Amino acid sequence: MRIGYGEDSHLLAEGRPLYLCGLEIPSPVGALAHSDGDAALHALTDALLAAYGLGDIGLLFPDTDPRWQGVRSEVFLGEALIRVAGLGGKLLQVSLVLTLDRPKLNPHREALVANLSRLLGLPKDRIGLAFKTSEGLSPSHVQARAVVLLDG
Ligand SMILES: Nc1ccn([C@@H]2O[C@H](COP(=O)(O)O)[C@@H](O)[C@H]2O)c(=O)n1
Ligand SMILES: C[C@@]1(CO)OP(=O)(O)OP(=O)(O)OC[C@H]1O
Repeated sequence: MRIGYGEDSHLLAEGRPLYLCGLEIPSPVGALAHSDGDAALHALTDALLAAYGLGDIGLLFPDTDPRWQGVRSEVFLGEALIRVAGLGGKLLQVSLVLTLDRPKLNPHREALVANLSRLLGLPKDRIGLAFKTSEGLSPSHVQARAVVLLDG
């Protein structure tokens, strides 16, 4: 068995889309980033890479590389899943916490879990997803923290 932990945060700004778990969420603000800024998928990518000592998302996909400009972050997650599977890893479970003060994410929970299930190839009951406000600690940011459990 292997575990991995990953996290990510992005400053939120008007005029940017808010992508989380591979879906665009209606929001007055979105993540400032080189890619689509999906902090949830970035945290999951880093957790997968960490489980096998493969470095981190910035090492594999530098934010100075024009190829990743505006890229949807399921590209990064998909590559991490391929690399982990190539080393014999089988993803068993994920747990994800998304922290942001607005918008409320509970209305999108079912869609977010369904898309994670599709992207990760996991049953929905193996996907833990929690939403938190920052209680004023980081009202201008979106944060994501992820743990993954793998066999192999
Ligand atoms: N962006 C968010 C943040 C939170 N929620 C829901 O609100 C509950 C209370 O959040 P606290 O940070 O005050 O504990 C939380 O359990 C979520 O269900 C949300 O939907 N969207
Ligand atoms: C995703 C990458 C690459 O576009 O950049 P960002 O979208 O800015 O996101 P971040 O988590 O700050 O850095 C990781 C980089 O690999």
